[in-house]
Amino acid sequence: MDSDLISSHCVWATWNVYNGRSLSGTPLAERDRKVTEKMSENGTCSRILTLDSMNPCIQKVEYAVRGPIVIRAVELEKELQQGVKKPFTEVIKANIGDAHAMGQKPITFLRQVSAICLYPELMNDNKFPEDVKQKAARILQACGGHSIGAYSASQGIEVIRQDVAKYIERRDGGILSDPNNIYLSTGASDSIVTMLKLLVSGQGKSRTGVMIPIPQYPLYSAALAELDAVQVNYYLDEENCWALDIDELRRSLMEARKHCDPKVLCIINPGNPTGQVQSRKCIEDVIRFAAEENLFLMADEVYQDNVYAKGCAFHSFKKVLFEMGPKYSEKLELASFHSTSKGYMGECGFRGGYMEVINMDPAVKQQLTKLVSVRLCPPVPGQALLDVIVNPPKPGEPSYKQFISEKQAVLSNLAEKARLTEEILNQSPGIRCNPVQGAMYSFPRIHIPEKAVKLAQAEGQAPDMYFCMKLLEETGICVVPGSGFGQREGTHHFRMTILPPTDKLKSLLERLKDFHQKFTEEYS
Ligand SMILES: Cc1ncc(COP(=O)(O)O)c(C=O)c1O
Repeated sequence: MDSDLISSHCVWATWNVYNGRSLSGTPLAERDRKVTEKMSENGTCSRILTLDSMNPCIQKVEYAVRGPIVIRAVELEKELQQGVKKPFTEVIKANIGDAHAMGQKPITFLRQVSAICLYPELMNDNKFPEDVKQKAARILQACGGHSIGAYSASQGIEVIRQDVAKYIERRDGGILSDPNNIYLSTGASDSIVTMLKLLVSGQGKSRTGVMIPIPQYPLYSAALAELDAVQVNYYLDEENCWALDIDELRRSLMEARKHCDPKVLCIINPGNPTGQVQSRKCIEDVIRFAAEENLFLMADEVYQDNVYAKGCAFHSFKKVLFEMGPKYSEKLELASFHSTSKGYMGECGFRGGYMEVINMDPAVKQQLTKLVSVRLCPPVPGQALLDVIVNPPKPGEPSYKQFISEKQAVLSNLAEKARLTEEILNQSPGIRCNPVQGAMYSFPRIHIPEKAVKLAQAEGQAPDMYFCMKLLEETGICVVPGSGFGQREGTHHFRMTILPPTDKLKSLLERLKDFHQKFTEEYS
């Protein structure tokens, strides 16, 4: 078994233990458990849906970001509420990139327009500035004059797709964007899975291989497991700030061609969980590689507004592709993804996003449109919010100053927290953290003593799961084990968000450092 399989098996084993716990306890859950026991005792298990009969691909799906650690964190919160004594007074969930859950205030303009869209009576309220009302009126008009409680076109509201296209053109220095190539979505997750569904086919050696970075955002591994596609790992270079290395891409592709048909290359830029921002040169190399090797490129660019490090800038794959000239721009097939969940807005709960497809065969585009139509449409409030994000107040408009100052405040605070995270974690001899150049996470490498590694393995757990679980039980800090994202064999990491308020983040990092030192001493 290779190391990824071992660690994923360990995560799965831990998941069963903790999920089993959370599924018991309520009277109805107890009743269901007893019915199952009775059926098994009689040897007459007549259930149609059982672990043996269910879709085996679903059983392979894992999603560490909301896995066993988080289940235990929720239990601990309940225990604290019930007055159970713990060595901490609060559970801090630094496991997921959910800015509002970590206390970030919504951007006023976004919520004002959304509020009127949801409750048009507010149009008569003097507290709302004129530009807010105009924007809301335009969105309501775009919904055919109906309420945003009505279904929309499956590809998304046309006016909003036009606004998205104009946003992309502004972002990419005027390179044209066609609203017909834009698909609005229920967050980026939705369009990423939709795209993978279109791409995956074949059996045996011709099964589709999808190249994903390791460490990766586990949506990818989960979707590939569900679709029964082959996950083809390429490793990011930890020694070089998690950079993407073309030789490693080539190695991974050549290996994969021995047992499957690799035809998709997924890139996450800026990176989750690794926080790197790709250089323009690297993006050009990736485009050249994908074009030469006939790979469909999926560019996950949900963190395009989250770039903090000096000397780093976000370059969209679309822009670089078109600037490389027709040899590439008329050949390479590309889908790029964006979301309302990240950036300065952090509006994850609205479930908004879009995908832009480039050079897609028109016949396949019809299939794509058909596929999204089966799910009717993405949430219309999420589409409305996306419209405000891609079409924000302009200089001179009543809301402009407040909008810009709120946006900049969020981004500069994130930049400060990115810097602090790297600085504080690197003070510990057993922790090594690359610069958080972008996105919302650090993915530090941790030293775990051999004794702890052996104990973890004896309990069927990945060593970093063992570490993170102990960290949670003793400090209330909830982070995600590196094994849930994939990592090189023999290395251990965790992922934490940089999102908690600055003071809380500082104290969390200090406690984490102290805990690691204590853990190392205890097991050395
Ligand atoms: C790299 C990456 N892609 C996609 C997503 C999914 O975002 P959404 O909330 O838009 O579905 C996330 C969420 O954390 C992410 O980190």
